[in-house]
Amino acid sequence: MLGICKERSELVKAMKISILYFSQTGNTQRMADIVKTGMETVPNVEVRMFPLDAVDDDFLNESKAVIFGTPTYFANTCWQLKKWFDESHNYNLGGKLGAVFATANGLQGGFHTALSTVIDHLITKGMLVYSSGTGCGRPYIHLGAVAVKGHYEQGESLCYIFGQRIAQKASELFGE
Ligand SMILES: Cc1cc2nc3c(=O)[nH]c(=O)nc-3n(C[C@H](O)[C@H](O)[C@H](O)COP(=O)(O)O)c2cc1C
Repeated sequence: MLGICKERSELVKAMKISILYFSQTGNTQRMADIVKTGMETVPNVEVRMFPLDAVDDDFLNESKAVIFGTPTYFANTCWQLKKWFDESHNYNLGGKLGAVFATANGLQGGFHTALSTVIDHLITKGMLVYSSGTGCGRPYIHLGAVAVKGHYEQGESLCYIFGQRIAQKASELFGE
């Protein structure tokens, strides 16, 4: 019986998930890595990370969920991600699950606006936006996971849980 289940699970095609991020000094990349690790605890997912200038177009188009990571720049998303959204009309993001995480230097640095600006873009692209919110209990992840300088340990743990929750939701929605 166990053997049969194993064979079946091997036949199930892994669901692709992309993590797109911009990172100049490595903080957002580090968090992207942790989001990926969290996601990979969910069975049957294939998660790949792409900096904005090296996206695998086919993998992204085939992904059921796309997670965006942004540093906070002047209390908003970085211009590099804004530019990517403005020029991303060749990608088919509509109907995919979308989520966002951010890094920032300060608790008063405006990461909320960075997150909500990205969410606006995701909605405009026709994505199904999800953060887990307060719906999965604590830790609450309101608009998206955040890692703030001086509190990275907390941010890392949040990014891991965030990754798990987003992959779990993608699996519920799109898994075979
Ligand atoms: C041009 C610029 C503007 C920034 N503006 C803010 C800001 O408004 N609020 C904030 O909390 N951090 C700000 N930061 C700090 C970055 O958000 C923070 O260091 C982030 O983690 C950098 O991500 P990275 O290491 O992935 O590039 C700014 C950094 C740069 C380079």
